[in-house]
Amino acid sequence: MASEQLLPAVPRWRPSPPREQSRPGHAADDEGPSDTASDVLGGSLRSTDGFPFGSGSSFPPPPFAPMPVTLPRSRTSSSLEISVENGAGAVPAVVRETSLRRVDQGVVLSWEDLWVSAAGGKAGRVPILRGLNGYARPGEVLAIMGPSGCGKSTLLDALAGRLGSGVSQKGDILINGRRQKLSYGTSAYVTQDDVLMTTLTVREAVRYSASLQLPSGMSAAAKRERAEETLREMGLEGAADTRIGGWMHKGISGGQRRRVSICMEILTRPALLFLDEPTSGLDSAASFHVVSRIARLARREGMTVVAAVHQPSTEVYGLFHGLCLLAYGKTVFFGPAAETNQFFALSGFPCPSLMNPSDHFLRTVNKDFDNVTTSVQSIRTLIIISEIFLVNSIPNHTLH
Ligand SMILES: Nc1ncnc2c1ncn2[C@@H]1O[C@H](COP(=O)(O)OP(=O)(O)OP(=O)(O)O)[C@@H](O)[C@H]1O
Repeated sequence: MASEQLLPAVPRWRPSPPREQSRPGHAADDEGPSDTASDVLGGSLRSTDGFPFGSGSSFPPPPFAPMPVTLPRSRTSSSLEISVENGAGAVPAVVRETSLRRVDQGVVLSWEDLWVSAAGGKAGRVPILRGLNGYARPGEVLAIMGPSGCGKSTLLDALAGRLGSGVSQKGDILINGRRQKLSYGTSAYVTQDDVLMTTLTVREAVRYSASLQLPSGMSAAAKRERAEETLREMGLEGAADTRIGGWMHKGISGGQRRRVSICMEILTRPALLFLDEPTSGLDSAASFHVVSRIARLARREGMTVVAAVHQPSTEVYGLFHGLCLLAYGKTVFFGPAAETNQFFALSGFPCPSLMNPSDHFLRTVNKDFDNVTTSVQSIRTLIIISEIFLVNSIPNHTLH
């Protein structure tokens, strides 16, 4: 089908012109390699220590203002069908409705030239993320994927302002195009581990959390109603009166536990939701259930969702709007998830027939598979082609 005509306009990352490679007092080799791919990416260094959710003292938070990007507005009834190609033709079509809310009231999160490094190594610092660019938009789910150790969690933590001590960050992370702190309740982070009270029922746990998290000015009845509404959104009505349980007493399933954890974090209706491995430990059916609920919520609430995901099934992959594919701390692909197949095919790595596309992407960029030399070379090639691909695509939209 002519999915391009139906797709909402997705602004593609347009890299800024390369800036100076280093600043006085900043050794370039402290932060990243000077290999071919890095040169092509124009990895420049700009210190924004303490930013974005840190001190903010040198950048007083301006008022929340939407960025000048073109977004689909107030479409309430239309729906989109997007198919994921796997080389053998289109595989399960995924219905993606547009947001029921005005998505321009949400949060556009963007990052530019983001570097993260940790203490260690000969130079004193080991680079983890190397000059990443990207964005996440309201009403959409952006998946961060890549082989183990490529920096998915680090990127998620950097965007959420949760980097630990000993890890430093440089580059811009912008909220609606500006450097500003997120106010309380604007963002939420669901960790990989479900930390839940095993003796409570699902309803009790969510109500308890609502009474603690929701504003004191909200009536008890309104808080209860919010808890019930959130349980329904996550499809937990059937399990509401089941004890959560633990290793001693069997309770709800793993997928339900994940959804309870997500419930707790979305009670405040955050504009920005970070999810670390929302499907870890779940089978493909449970994974699909969890991610489809999240995608539906994102659409309905105009929420911006960023999720680090390990190895999604074809069906789960089809629920993502955007993909940020990393390897060795660099962006290999950033753009609409539905276009990744085309990108890999154009780059000389077509997805074999009947293969799960995300398996193919990960296999292609994973040095642990096959011949290491070939793989490293293919990643370099992909990074270089990625830059050319992005520069030449949809030049009408930029984030600045
Ligand atoms: N605080 C830290 N200090 C030193 N190295 C770190 C730190 N945090 C992360 N790293 C390193 O950075 C790299 C990326 O880690 P990260 O956890 O972001 O990867 P990941 O893609 O999420 O991996 P996985 O899929 O296995 O969870 C790893 O090599 C890790 O050891």
